[in-house]
Amino acid sequence: MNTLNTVNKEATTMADEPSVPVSEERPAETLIEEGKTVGKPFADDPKFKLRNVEVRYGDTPAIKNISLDIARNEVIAFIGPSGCGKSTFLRCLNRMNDSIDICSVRGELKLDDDDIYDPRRDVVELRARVGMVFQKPNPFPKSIYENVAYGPRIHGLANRKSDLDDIVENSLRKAGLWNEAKDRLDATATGMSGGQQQRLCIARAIAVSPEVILMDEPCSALDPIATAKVEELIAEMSESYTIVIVTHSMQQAARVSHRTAYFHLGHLVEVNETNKVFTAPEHELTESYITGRFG
Ligand SMILES: Nc1ncnc2c1ncn2[C@@H]1O[C@H](COP(=O)(O)OP(=O)(O)OP(=O)(O)O)[C@@H](O)[C@H]1O
Repeated sequence: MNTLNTVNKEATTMADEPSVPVSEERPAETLIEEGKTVGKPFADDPKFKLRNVEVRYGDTPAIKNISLDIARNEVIAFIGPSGCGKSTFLRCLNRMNDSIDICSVRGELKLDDDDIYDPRRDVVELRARVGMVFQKPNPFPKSIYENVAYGPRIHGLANRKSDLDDIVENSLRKAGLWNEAKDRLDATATGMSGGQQQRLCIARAIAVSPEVILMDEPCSALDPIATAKVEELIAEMSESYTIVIVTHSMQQAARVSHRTAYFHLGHLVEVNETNKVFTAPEHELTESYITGRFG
């Protein structure tokens, strides 16, 4: 994985070099070939197999013919300019878009060999397998214990109180929150700091034994210290889970991810090893974005 310094150094070097600007004469659209992603969008043993995915809000396309594999136990970062479709695509992975009436999703979307959009699929069970952490920490207005215990209870994961206690403790430990929370498990979660609340939300996701954790800008509301803790956690969690993270911070993508996917105007332009994306991007648009020419 990259370091912050490497990214800054490379970005500075590349910005200084003459290169074809993405300008009015060369609008970004003309540099994109629909359905074509440069780099390495596919994997040998994918956790997610996503083919020809299209998403519309009403008649307006937001995701245009994207195909991508997400490998088992990889951390993949989605980056790109505001409005390019990162969150929309992320939300397809556990059908969070279902709650938006005007949103329609087409294409083949598979988790292992299961069709995510099979109308017979139990969406609650899907979201236990594919958990989500949002931009703004959103604990329930209940105790710390109840926030973590809620999911395992409704999914029937614990028969006895002692089993539930164990799940709560293990989840808080994995989220790096046990030491701060163990003496105040009955205290209300909303009294915690923003960073603690976000780690509690991660503990809540972990508590139902997910296979995948989706993170939509999980650090954007956090200070640098709380951000560093969540990033450390992502590195630890990647041993057990597949993680997909949307981030506006290229430094964060470089620090936490194995592969980076660059989105532009609803297209998936490039996917490559993170180090390659930030030091030797293959596509002109990726280069323009990481060197700060737009975004
Ligand atoms: N609920 C919605 N209804 C209608 N259009 C939407 C909705 N959500 C997103 N869009 C549109 O879909 C496109 C992609 O939005 P999306 O939020 O997925 O992009 P993004 O890359 O995650 O943006 P950002 O980085 O600003 O969060 C945008 O044009 C946006 O306006």
